[in-house]
Amino acid sequence: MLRYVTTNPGKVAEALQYLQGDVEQLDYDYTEVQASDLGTIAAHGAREAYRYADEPVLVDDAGLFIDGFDGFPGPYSSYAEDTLGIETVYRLAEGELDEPRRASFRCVLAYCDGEGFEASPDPVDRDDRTAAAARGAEQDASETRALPVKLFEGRVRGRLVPPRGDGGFGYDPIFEHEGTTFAEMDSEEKNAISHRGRALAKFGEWFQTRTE
Ligand SMILES: O=c1nc[nH]c2c1ncn2[C@H]1C[C@H](O)[C@@H](COP(=O)(O)OP(=O)(O)OP(=O)(O)O)O1
Repeated sequence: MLRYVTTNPGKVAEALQYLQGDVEQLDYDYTEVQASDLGTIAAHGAREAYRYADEPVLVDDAGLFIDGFDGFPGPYSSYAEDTLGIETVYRLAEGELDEPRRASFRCVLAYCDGEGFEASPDPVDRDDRTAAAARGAEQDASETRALPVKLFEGRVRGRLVPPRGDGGFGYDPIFEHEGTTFAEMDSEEKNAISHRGRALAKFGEWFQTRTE
């Protein structure tokens, strides 16, 4: 049984609708390492979640990247949502940036089942490596390190607008794609074009060849 690891019910609704079949949520709050890219965070999370669950796991790390803010809040999207709230994030963009206030959603899915396959290289950039070394993270159990993880990424571009719509979750009301905010779409419409839908499509294709 594949476990979709997240504490976020909004993600679950979309992922389970997309994947169907043998997949269930695992409501497990893995350690989010501090890193500037989603892949590093998701890969660490998948190894930790696999060790916890001892079943194949899929971890979803996602965020909103605002072009004019050099990608902020990015990996810190959840923190910015909890502290500022999405309306304040929108108002900051409105106050600082000219239209169109371009942004993208990105999602990285990390799969781990403890077995060997051609894993994605860890997307550790120089800054992360320096930061990790400073924290003494090399000791980060070599056993955990060795677990192969496969990454799948999806992105969607759009622009920031005053909140509209009451579907979806998170930043959906302020993210407009081709004239419609994500909160004005149902989950099927959103999955067809979203960062998560795209990452799930890549994962599904790969997973199928793996289980055939
Ligand atoms: O499709 C989306 N539509 C709207 N907002 C979204 C979406 N995808 C990610 N987001 C936002 C929500 C949250 O502020 C952050 C994810 O943060 P992220 O750490 O990946 O997830 P989380 O803390 O909500 O749950 P968990 O780590 O248990 O999966 O980006």
